[in-house]
Amino acid sequence: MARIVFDLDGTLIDSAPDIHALANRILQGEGCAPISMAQTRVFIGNGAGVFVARMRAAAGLPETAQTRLQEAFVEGYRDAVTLTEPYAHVVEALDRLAGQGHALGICTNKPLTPCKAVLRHLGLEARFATVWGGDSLPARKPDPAPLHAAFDALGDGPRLYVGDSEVDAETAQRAGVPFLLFTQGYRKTAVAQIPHDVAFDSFADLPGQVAALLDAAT
Ligand SMILES: O=C(O)COP(=O)(O)O
Ligand SMILES: [Mg+2]
Repeated sequence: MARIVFDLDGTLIDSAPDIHALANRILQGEGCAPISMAQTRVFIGNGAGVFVARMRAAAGLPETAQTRLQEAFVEGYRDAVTLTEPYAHVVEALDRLAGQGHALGICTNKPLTPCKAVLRHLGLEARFATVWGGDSLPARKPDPAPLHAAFDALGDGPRLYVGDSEVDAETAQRAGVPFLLFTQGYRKTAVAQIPHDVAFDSFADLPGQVAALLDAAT
């Protein structure tokens, strides 16, 4: 039985439509042109503050607006759940892995409040024994501290990290943990350029990939 920790945005859930809508509501209030869905996906992954900084720069707003924009973003973020869905086969994969006795957790750069809000909205909260957000500790991914904390909270057993981005790959490397890359999320570079132990296109394949990786390690 292993400890399996998941990233959230772009890995378990496609949250870009909600983040896109929230960003453009804020930008509209500023009298700015909207950002595209493609830009939104690129801006996600380093936490809310970095997302807002990238959004602000794209809109041509000054750095002095950062705090005000970030407050508006954080304020709206916990309700940004209605357009978000789990990727196909995520729920079955989680059920299957939990049924096999694996301990499941989350390590995301999304702040903890909107992270828990979207998990609750999707009925997924109870599936994870531990959840670490971008503001749970002073350091966030790619610092390995929150990933270590997530594994520590799950007890013993081999460790696996599942994510979609360059940030997740670096976090796994720095933590010394095998990395499973979901290829359909918000990565910015080619799969071959992102260090990974396994790459998978569909969560229908994840339980099999986990079993193979654990078998190979024993
Ligand atoms: O950048 C964010 O806020 C969240 O991104 P993550 O869930 O992929 O870590
Ligand atoms: Mg992600």
